[in-house]
Amino acid sequence: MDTIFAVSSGQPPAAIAVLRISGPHAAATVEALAGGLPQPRRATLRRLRDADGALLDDALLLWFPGPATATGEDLAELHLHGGIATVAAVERTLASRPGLRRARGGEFTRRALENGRIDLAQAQGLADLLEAESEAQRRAAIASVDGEISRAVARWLATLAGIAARIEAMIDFSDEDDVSPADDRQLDAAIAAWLGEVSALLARPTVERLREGYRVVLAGPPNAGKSSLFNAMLERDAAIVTPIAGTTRDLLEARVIRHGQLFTLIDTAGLAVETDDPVERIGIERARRAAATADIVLWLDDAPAPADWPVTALHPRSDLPDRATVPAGRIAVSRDDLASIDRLWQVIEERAAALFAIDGALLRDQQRAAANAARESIERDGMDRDLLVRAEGVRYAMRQLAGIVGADATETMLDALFARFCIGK
Ligand SMILES: Nc1nc2c(ncn2[C@@H]2O[C@H](COP(=O)(O)OP(=O)(O)OP(=O)(O)O)[C@@H](O)[C@H]2O)c(=O)[nH]1
Ligand SMILES: [K+]
Ligand SMILES: [Mg+2]
Repeated sequence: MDTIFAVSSGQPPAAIAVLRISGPHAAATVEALAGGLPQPRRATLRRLRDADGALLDDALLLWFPGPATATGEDLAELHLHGGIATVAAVERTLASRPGLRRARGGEFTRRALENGRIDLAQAQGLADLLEAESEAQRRAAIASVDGEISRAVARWLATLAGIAARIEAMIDFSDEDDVSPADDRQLDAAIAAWLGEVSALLARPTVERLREGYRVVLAGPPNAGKSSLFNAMLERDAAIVTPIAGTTRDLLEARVIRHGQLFTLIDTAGLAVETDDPVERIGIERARRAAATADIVLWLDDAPAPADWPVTALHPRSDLPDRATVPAGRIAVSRDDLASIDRLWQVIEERAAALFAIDGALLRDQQRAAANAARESIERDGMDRDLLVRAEGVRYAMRQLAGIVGADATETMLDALFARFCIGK
């Protein structure tokens, strides 16, 4: 195993550069540079010298003997004066020592994972934390790093292991189709409780959803004023507006941050009742799909919207004399009345805050798919009359869950994950 080193603080020049060394040669390296190992976990001032004995720097030294360290290996931290030449000279000295090399991006974290200091869910949380832009993203990521996902998965696995053991016992000690009702009730209760817990986490938005922002789709018939409202909400001329019905053909997306909250606004083709135009038909199909997957559909039609869309009904073009009366339950908007646009934004922002105000960790799409597969397996087979079917359903669910914490993470998957990290992390 190579011993790796890298600057883990920001790149020089800076007041201080923190250089980390991790691996089997860390101790010998510190001894060579500093003339001995300092007391573990105590910041100690030492003179660092190169192989010829020339002074490199006066540095603060931290020595963490493995395995109870961030990487699980012997680990040293040099707090150097952060000048470019100082850091380069120390790096040169380190690189010239046998068994030492510069770390690749994310390699310290990868070693932490390989040495069992963190699991896959925590490593993914760390990557999310580095990329977090909004406060909501940061909170979710730090909860994952703190092990919230890992602990939940461990709990679910333990419950399933208990259920599996009981099913096995029932298979061993009873006729296969002769399960006692008391046994059955106990198992059903355990399974129902398990399903409830898993479903609660599955109901939260995923990390990716949080990154995409709250999806706002503008939908309604042709010429309803969708594109005009889209532009007014974005405060720029993003979409073409004309009096011709069918102006917008494709989906138009724009990202906007309001009060620290991220939104994706989507303008759509008007939902014409009848059209011979094949292009318009495709546009309408896309509009329907966008509306069906929206967090909120701003509905610009006096007629009701399809029932399964998350509709907020508007009363568009409220400045027109024949539209002065606003029907109950509708939000009046006019593209030229900025106050009306502001009121609309307020409603949307409150909804978004309610969806994204999550206290705790979020699953990534991939983790969610695994947890969902586990839930579906338990829902389908967990209460089957055939005990062998039940047992297999539980085993399958356990395999899915184990993947979340990385029991069987592949090299390719880890390479992709650690490519998201910077060098020194
Ligand atoms: N008076 C008034 N006219 C509006 C308002 N919003 C849109 N219009 C007009 O209504 C017509 C249609 O506006 P668009 O924004 O293109 O409507 P649309 O729903 O995007 O239309 P399609 O993309 O063709 O489905 C244009 O002539 C606009 O100028 C409004 O708030 N007040
Ligand atoms: K139009
Ligand atoms: Mg339009």
